[in-house]
Amino acid sequence: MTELRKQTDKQTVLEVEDLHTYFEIKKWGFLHEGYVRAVDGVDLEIEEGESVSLVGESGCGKSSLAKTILGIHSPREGKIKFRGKILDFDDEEIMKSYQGKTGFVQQDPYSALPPFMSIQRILEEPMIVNGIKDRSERISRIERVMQELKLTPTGDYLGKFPHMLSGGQQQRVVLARSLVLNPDLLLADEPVSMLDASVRVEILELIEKIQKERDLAVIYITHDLSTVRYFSSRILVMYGGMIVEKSPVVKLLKNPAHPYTMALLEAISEPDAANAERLKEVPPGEPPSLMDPPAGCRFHPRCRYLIDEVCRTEIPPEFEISQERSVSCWLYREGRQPEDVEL
Ligand SMILES: Nc1ncnc2c1ncn2[C@@H]1O[C@H](COP(=O)(O)OP(=O)(O)OP(=O)(O)O)[C@@H](O)[C@H]1O
Repeated sequence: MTELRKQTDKQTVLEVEDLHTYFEIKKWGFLHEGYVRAVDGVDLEIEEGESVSLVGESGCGKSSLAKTILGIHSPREGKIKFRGKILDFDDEEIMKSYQGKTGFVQQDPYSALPPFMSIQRILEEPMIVNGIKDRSERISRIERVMQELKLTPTGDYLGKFPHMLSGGQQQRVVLARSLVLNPDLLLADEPVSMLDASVRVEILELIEKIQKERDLAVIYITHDLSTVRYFSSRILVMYGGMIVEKSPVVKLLKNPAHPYTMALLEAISEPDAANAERLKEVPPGEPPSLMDPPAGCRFHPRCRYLIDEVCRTEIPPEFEISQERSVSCWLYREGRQPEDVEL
């Protein structure tokens, strides 16, 4: 389904259509047991300079979606379009050039950085791999991103190795590495969850600054709803491999539409950083098994608003509930609007 978004003159960077990513599970390493349906029919779009947050409980498929978008996992079904062109996952040249246009920042900066390479070598590597042969060009790009990321004076860092830096500095190096090829899209997967509380805000502010200055499209993945309002304009809520609500952040925080979103918000009644991590505790009940997901709406076993005749058997489609908002929940069938539904 085409996404409901504010009309702008910006170009669409990424379109994901009906994406499915499954992982095969084998018993004793060879007997087919089934599939984990980590991503199961996701549509999303993001345009130049836009920041979108993807939120949901641990295990709902956020990282699998990010890694499929990045070409690390191959989708079982569906399309990914980058700047209007469908990606061919089997074409190595296309994928290499695409990966140069997409940056990735993961949770744990230390494991993301090769321990025996100096910071200079780490930052030069993507440019060498992508054929930037002119050394002075590489050095000037490194200088520029290090300035942007406040890794200064640069001479203090270039000869060091990752273990000599703090967690926050390591994450800034990871960010710098993801930017040296001037990407159009950055995926930040829980970029601050393993850092000390004191540097979390600083890193999020840096990502926001880079996003604005470079007009970069950013997908920010988190289980921590309390951080999204600081720099995202839109939010996508993921549950059981699917996206269940899409909304501008402010509207969603003020008036959640999906019962799952509502439960997430209840977990952070006072949205501030001190409440981070609490999302994992709610809503009550277990997240669905992605090997054997419930029929119908995947949230129905935990839902307070279950409608017996449909929720147990039919997957809800995306219902448009207002401009720029959609929700996959049977409460909004037949044109019902949030004001008709009491959550
Ligand atoms: N390479 C893999 N092989 C098999 N199963 C996998 C693989 N990667 C992820 N999964 C499974 O896919 C499901 C979704 O995992 P994923 O890491 O995408 O969720 P997540 O929302 O990012 O969670 P978290 O925040 O804990 O990382 C989980 O059941 C996970 O065990």
